[in-house]
Amino acid sequence: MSFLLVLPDGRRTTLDKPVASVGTDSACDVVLRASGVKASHALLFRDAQGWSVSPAGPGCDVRVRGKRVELARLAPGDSFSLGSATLTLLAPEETQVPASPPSRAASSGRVLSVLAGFASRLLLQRPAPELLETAMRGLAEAAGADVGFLVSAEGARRQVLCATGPVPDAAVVDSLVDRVVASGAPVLVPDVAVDQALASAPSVVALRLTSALVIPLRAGPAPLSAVYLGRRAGSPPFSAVELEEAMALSALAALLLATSRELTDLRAQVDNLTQRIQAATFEGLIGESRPMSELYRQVERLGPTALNVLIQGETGTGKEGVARALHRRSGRRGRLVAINCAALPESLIERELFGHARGAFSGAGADRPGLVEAADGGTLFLDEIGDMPRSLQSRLLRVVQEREVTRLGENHPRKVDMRIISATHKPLKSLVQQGLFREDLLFRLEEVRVEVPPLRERGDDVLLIAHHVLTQEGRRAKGFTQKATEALRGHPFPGNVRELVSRVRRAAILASGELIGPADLELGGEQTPLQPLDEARDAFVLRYVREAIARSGGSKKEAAQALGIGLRSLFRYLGEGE
Ligand SMILES: Nc1ncnc2c1ncn2[C@@H]1O[C@H](COP(=O)(O)OP(=O)(O)OP(=O)(O)O)[C@@H](O)[C@H]1O
Repeated sequence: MSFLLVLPDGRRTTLDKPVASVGTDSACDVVLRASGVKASHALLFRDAQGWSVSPAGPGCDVRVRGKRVELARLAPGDSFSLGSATLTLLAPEETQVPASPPSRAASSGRVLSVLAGFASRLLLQRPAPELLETAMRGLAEAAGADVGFLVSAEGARRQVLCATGPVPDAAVVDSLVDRVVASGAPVLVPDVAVDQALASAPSVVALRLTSALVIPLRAGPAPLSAVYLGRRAGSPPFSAVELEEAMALSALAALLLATSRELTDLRAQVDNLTQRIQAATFEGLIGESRPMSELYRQVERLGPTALNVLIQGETGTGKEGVARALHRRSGRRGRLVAINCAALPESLIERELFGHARGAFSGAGADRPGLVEAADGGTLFLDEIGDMPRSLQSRLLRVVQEREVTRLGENHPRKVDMRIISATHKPLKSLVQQGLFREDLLFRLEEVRVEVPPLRERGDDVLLIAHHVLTQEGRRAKGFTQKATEALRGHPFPGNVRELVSRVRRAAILASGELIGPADLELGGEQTPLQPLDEARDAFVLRYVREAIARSGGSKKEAAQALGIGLRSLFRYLGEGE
């Protein structure tokens, strides 16, 4: 059902189109002859919220409740005045159902066909800026405009985003554009010659126009833009129907603009992160947080030494990466030989590590060197050392102490020149107390200790690593939504970097769009349960003390001094006897 407009003489006009022009000119939808009313005086237009009224051009006085307005919402029953005339908007229920005027079907039919043509032109996949240009050309063509451009407005800054031809600066910094940007209402200028003020507008002069349409374009949270369409001498003036069609097409263009902006922002974000990732990468480890920078410095210092290093850190924090970084920084020519003490059955570890002579056991058909010998000239990396069976620890101790290995079935040792790096997420001190780990072996392995911080303590490193993984995946998804970014920042990542890597990889495969959301990462819904305060405090103190030790280059005495506590207290906080 359509709204009604009640005129001063009691006439009622049906508002059956989304835009209606009001003025003395007989081309207007609502013809109103009264003093102070101009040829094309006001525009009434309807959107999802209802009806609004705005002046059609400069000098057109529109008042609502006695106040001059640039754009005002109208509720049913509201009156407004143009010059000396007062008009009232009535809701459908207050009106009798009017018969549809014959022109309506014809008009909406044309809009539909124009829309269909416009949409099919845009359906071809193109890069966003090109798409926008196509949209602008399509709009100008559909509106029969000789000139068309899209101008963005951020504060006082005006920028032409795309145009059907050259657009002089004067056309952009223009009162018509300013009006539309300020009021958010469209401006229809059927004939510039009728209005002297408009005839001298810079855009009209610069583009030699006889008729103009300027339409606001709202694309999501982006600042307002305006579509400017103009006709030159020889073309008929723009009508209210054409304004209506252009507004419908502009709504489509707004969608494109929103997407294009989102993509531009995303591209800038990705470029920025790519540069940051390059700057924040150390020997394959990504991170620019303070604890990671501290770790890099430690690796730089310790790399070239012959000290045995024990790397401690929660599961998935990147201990193996740190071991490789230490090896690369060691300058040793041999390779890094890694052995996962938790993955091999006890019966195999021995022969894998130490090698064997022919006939040493059934199936030993030939002499074979073990991994320790393979590390000659390089680094032996003992991962998950906490899982090394107690029975093998004494043999390993000999290897570490004497730097020599005896193959199974042989009785002469062979010299090996290697550096030993081990890693664990288990508290080796308490394994020693439980009798599960040899203390003398621990002393040998831990000539210096390196702590790898958990991911939750590395601030925005989580975002850098997430972007790096996403880029490597090379899928359609190129970035993260704001909500996903927040979810990544807030998640505690008990599985650390390994958990992050697998969440991002899975999301990259499953995400349907260009941006990954929290649901793709399976983040957002869950809430980590709160820890009791005592536990949280103990965990914090332990981490802090460990960080202090790391920053003191492994010296507990210096760390205790820096923390202003006694050495005894420091051991107590570490949960270790002196
Ligand atoms: N700083 C980092 N930057 C980029 N990727 C990393 C980083 N740290 C770890 N990773 C990646 O995270 C995954 C787990 O790392 P890694 O295996 O080194 O952890 P870990 O601490 O040795 O785990 P575990 O205790 O289970 O042996 C690997 O895919 C690794 O490449």
